[in-house]
Amino acid sequence: MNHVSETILLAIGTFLALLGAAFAHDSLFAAHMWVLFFVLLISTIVMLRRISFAPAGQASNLSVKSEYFDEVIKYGAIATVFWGVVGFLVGVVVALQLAFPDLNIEPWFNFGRMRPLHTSAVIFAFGGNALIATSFYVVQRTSRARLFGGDLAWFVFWGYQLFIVMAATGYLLGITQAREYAEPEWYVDVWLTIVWVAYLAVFLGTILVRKEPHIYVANWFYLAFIVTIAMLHVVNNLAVPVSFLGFKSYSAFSGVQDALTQWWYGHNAVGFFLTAGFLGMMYYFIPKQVNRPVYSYRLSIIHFWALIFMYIWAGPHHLHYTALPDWAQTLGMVFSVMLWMPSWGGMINGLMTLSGAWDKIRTDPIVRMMVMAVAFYGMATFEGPMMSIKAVNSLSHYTDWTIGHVHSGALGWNGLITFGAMYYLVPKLWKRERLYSVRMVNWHFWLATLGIVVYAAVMWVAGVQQGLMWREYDDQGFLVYSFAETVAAMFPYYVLRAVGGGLFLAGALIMAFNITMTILGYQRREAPIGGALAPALQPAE
Ligand code: HEM
Ligand code: HEM
Ligand SMILES: [Cu+2]
Repeated sequence: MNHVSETILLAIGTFLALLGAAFAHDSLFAAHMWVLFFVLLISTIVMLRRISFAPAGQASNLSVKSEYFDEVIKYGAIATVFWGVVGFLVGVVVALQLAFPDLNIEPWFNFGRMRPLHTSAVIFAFGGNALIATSFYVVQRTSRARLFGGDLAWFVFWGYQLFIVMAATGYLLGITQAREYAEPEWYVDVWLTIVWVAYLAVFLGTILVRKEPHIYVANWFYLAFIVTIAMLHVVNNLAVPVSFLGFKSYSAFSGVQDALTQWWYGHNAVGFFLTAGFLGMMYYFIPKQVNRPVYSYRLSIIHFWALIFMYIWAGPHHLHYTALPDWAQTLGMVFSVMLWMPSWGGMINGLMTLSGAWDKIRTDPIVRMMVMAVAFYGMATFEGPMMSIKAVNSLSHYTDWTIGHVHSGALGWNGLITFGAMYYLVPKLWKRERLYSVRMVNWHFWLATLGIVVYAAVMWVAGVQQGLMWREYDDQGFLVYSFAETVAAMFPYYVLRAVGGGLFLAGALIMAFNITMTILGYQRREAPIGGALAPALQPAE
């Protein structure tokens, strides 16, 4: 294959984007089509150069000889680190905007546009690329088969980056359908659907052509993630566009049905994107890094089925004390509390995989990172069921406690397990003996952990104080605090949260440097960590 047909398709896409810009129904759609036009134009030019400069017979960049298709995973690892740094940086910016409103730069960089930029960058760009890359890696190794579909995997990778760029630029332009974690408008959603179906085809196809009879449990988790996200994405985004050449659309749902659809989506995005997919990562990379089998394979199967059957019912815990019927709220609460068990089943399985290798926590900072990730998973999945109890939620809802909960899961669990997986993957993919620096991983570990602890602790205090101030009445039944006073009271906490985020970001920058140097083939000269006892403590000869 010499990519001529791909290049022609890209050129047609570029031309269609230009037509979209020319005949747009509204100016925002026109602006967004110009963005698309330039992105596709550059891609077409890059492809044309590849065709004309590739030596005859080598036009394809596929390494057909090797057993596994790893080139696309290398791109995925780089994209993960890149989008991670971008997403954390925007996180620090929105944190600062909440503390210092003067930092709102109207209109493109105000908080309302930057916040979805942050959430999408960290969840979909950082998390999504990590999931796609690791799932491609894991499914090949555990199936002993090459990725199915050949170049289709490239389409998944680049198609997904296009989705990210269109989503991000759309937010900054002011295009949003105002559904949390699903802000992109209808045409970007349609594109993601196509990419996602291709992703499913590559993943499932590889499993179908596997040479290993058994399907390893990590693949079950990845598959549940891919299939469920497809279902959630399609239903939550059912909408009617005002014009096929305009950005605006109207949701197929309204009122309380719409609210429930959105939180069925939102909650299960947490359950299947941020949990099931990352558990797939845990089930492959922890046993690999500690060189032990999974603690209990039976437990992994039980908690898999329990987790996916319970998660799907818990969405109403986001709608306590709303117009949603009471029975539905109670249902959501009950399933959330039950969800504690399978969640901790997963946590125990991850932690106990270290049985007999606990000393690695001392000697291997990558293992330490993975263990801390699982510990934060355990913490967030204890806190979540507790916050689902209506009495607790009446205090926590709408406050920064929720934000603390989100980030102990997001930074602690998703962040740390991804960093661990990247530190494992990069030397393997680029065939390096080891990372550039293991000591820098240790620095990253401490900066990230400290950052998370500061972030979460500060938000708990802030959230509880906020909730208590909102419900404080005087003897005559009047509210003691005006809303503005409760906002002003948050100032010190917001500053500290930005500091915690800054520490986390600093750790990620160290990772970016370390991984870049590893890819470039350098090794830092350094003493190993914790290997032998310090000389002074060794028994005298
Ligand atoms: C440097 C690290 C980070 C900082 C400083 C940061 C900061 C913030 C801030 C200030 C908000 C808005 C809070 C509000 O509206 O009151 C937010 C929201 C959010 N962030 Fe982060 N963030 C960081 C990393 C992450 C990561 C790694 C993830 C996910 C993997 C994440 C996921 C989210 C989500 C889901 C929300 C929305 C929460 C909600 O609506 O309840 N963040 N973040
Ligand atoms: C058993 C597991 C869990 C349960 C039962 C649970 C429950 C909850 C509850 C009750 C809320 C607050 C809803 C509200 O008052 O508005 C919430 C918010 C949230 N949780 Fe969890 N949680 C769990 C695990 C996790 C994990 C592991 C993560 C991240 C990786 C996470 C991410 C979020 C996010 C992003 C929100 C904010 C949604 C929003 O308002 O925008 N949760 N969760
Ligand atoms: Cu939820």
